[in-house]
Amino acid sequence: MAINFNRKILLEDGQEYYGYGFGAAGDKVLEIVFNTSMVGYQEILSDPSYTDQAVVMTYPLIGNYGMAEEDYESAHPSIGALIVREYNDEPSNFRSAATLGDVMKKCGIVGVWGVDTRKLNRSIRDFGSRRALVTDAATPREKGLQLLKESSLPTDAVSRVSRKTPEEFPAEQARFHVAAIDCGMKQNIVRSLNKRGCSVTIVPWDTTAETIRSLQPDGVFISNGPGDPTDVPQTIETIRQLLGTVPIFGICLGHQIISLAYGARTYKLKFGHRGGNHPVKNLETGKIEITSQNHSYAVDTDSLAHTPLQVTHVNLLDQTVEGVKCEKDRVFSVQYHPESAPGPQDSAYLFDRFIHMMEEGGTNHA
Ligand SMILES: NC(=O)CC[C@H](N)C(=O)O
Repeated sequence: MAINFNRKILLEDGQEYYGYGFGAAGDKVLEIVFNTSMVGYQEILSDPSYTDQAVVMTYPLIGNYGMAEEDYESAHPSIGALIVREYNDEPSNFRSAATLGDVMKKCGIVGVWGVDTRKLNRSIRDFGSRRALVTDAATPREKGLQLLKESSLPTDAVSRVSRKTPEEFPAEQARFHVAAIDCGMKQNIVRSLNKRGCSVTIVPWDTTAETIRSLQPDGVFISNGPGDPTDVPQTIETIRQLLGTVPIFGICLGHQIISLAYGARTYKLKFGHRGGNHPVKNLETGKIEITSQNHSYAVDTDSLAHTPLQVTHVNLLDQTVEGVKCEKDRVFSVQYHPESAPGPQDSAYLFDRFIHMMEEGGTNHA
């Protein structure tokens, strides 16, 4: 250990990675994952899906363009920690209103820089995502390992990041009304819907189907969010009750919840997909989309055989399911992020598909 390192990351298998603290101080037990995006650290920091995760950026220079007021994906960034090679505390960008480190301090997010992120990321790739303790360099290894052994990752992340009361986002020239279930919803999804003439009523993750029906939406959206999709049985049940009564579109956690509602299964990937260049094949058009991704879990292909869902998209790197649909019920969802933020915008057409479904009109109220 070099003498002047003041922080470290201790993995549950005993590996230690040293660096310097930035952002907030304190000890945290988190799940360690990596993200290969070359830009977009502000959107990543403020994406609620990263709650309880320590994200290691593979790109080596982070912080250089600061933080812009318009670029937050949530009002209260809740990522567990950010681990980077080089942190730049002197951003150069006319849009920047604060440094990354200052925002992290304000939001209680710990950071470690100066870390050998190439070695750490290879370890995550080779041995999978693991639990990790972010702590002071001086914390004895045995004590840290004991702490890791005794603590488990929380299962209530969705309830912590979801809004507690409904919130309205009216569109300028509204043509449709969408009820969006907030499991940790990214703001660019709201922007993408507003831009297409959808007024959005965001409702908490545990809102009942009955309450959603009483809003008389033209369509229901179910958002991205943190954790294991099987941790939110109430939301799965809500969606199950809505199936076939109204057009439904889901993204990421929302896609997993829709699949579970139809009786499919989900499982955890070794190290997940997080980055801005994941190739996905649209099986309906044969086209390849370069997509933005951030997930640990995936829908089990075989389990779909017993459901009315059809696979619409696959990941070209590992053939995992990236999209499903049930035409008869007017339900579809994708595992990746058509709202991007950060990432390529090849998949924005999916929002148009949702609009089209609502245009066709009529809710098949049971
Ligand atoms: N971005 C998301 O919605 C992530 C979904 C889920 N928490 C997963 O990791 O698979």
